[in-house]
Amino acid sequence: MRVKGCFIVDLLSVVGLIIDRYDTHHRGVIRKLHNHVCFVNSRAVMGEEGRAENTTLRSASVEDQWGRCEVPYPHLLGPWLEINSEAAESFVLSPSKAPGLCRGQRAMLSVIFRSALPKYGWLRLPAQTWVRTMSSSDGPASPFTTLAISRPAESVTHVQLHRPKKLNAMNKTFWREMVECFNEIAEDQDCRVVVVSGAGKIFTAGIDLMDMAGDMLQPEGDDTARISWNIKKLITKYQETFSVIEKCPKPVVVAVHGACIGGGVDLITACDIRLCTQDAWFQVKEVDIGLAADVGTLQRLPKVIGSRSLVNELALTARKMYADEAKSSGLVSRVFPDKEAMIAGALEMAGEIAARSPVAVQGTKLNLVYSRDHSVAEGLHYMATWNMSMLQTQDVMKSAQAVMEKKSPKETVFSKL
Ligand SMILES: CCC/C=C/C=C/C(=O)SCCNC(=O)CCNC(=O)[C@H](O)C(C)(C)COP(=O)(O)OP(=O)(O)OC[C@H]1O[C@@H](n2cnc3c(N)ncnc32)[C@H](O)[C@@H]1OP(=O)(O)O
Repeated sequence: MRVKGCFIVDLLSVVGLIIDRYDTHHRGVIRKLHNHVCFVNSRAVMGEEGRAENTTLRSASVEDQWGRCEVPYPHLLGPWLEINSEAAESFVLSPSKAPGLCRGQRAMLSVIFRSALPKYGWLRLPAQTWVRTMSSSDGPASPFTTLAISRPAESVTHVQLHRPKKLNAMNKTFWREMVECFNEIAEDQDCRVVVVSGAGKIFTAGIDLMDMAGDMLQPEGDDTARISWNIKKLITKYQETFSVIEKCPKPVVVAVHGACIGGGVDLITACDIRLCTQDAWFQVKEVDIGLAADVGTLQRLPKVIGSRSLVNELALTARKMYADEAKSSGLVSRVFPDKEAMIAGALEMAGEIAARSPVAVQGTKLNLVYSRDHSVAEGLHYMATWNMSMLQTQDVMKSAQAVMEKKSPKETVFSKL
């Protein structure tokens, strides 16, 4: 069988892979079907006990009767649901479209295949083809067209706005995909913190003025009431695109370079930590296109920046605010010399957060958001109610013990949440 007209592939003999759910903890099995190539039992990788301390393994070298194999992130194998051989085969033929596989499974298979390919030459696809198919240079396997998702470090998800040729302008697809993406992240136990950034020249040019004009300027409805009703529904839907960031229990660090215009400001004000580069500028641009910003800036920016006067000035004049003022006003907490330094800083910060108890971290985020919108008394009441259950976590004891032993949080392993 020819794949992309390049190389002969004997599916039955070289392709099959099974990732089994091995048990509820971090053990997994990758089995090459039809007696070929490799059998990796992560119990062997992790030792008989499969202890949690081993879950920090970046990769493991495993030897079995068919030879040695590098297994990336062996502890991640356990949680993936069973992938049958048919799905694995279809994945090899068409990684981005394989039916019946969720995004996580596709991403995991791609890592495994890429790791194993050079070793065994299972599929002699040219490297370029593989890279392009999985688009690993633009972000790994992702069902999204406007976002590139990757896992740069354990428990850290990197979401890149990814329409660089259009300066990451927010088209209809983007407004939908952000909701899907963050709803998935909220449920993803392997993610404890999110970094958001923009691919290409700038962070974002805001709403896609070409793609969105139809929705806004030609609303549906037989009369004023129905048109209004539909517009309200539409705006409410678009508001959700950034509200999902705030509702997501995982902290979100946003890293802004170049311009952050219009909808970009709505987006970043829904994030928990804002960083930028020295060349960054921010613009509440909506009045320039004839609207009052309606997806979050007017509600959240005043809670982010202390000075209402400054918020009003920015929103009413649409003037640009540059990095130094963004820092001094409290819009961002850190300014980096360039994008590379900023992403490194964002990932380092994300690593610090991810290393801590997810019970503590997620409880902190949700209570901070709640308290922002309520009185101190209400916030305290909510906090007490929250912690009456959350304080019973084993994480308190583990963390306290680590502190007493002068260990870094990174040396402590917390269960998934
Ligand atoms: C529905 C929910 C409510 C949401 C409301 C949100 C409102 C807003 O976001 S208001 C802000 C809208 N955005 C703008 O007004 C910015 C428009 N863009 C620019 O001013 C310039 O592009 C910019 C200063 C950012 C950069 O200029 P530069 O010369 O460096 O690049 P360009 O050649 O202009 O752009 C490169 C390609 O990107 C396309 N593009 C840029 N911005 C948008 C946009 N907002 N919508 C759609 N497309 C955009 C631009 O057309 C170029 O594409 P191409 O011609 O195909 O090369």
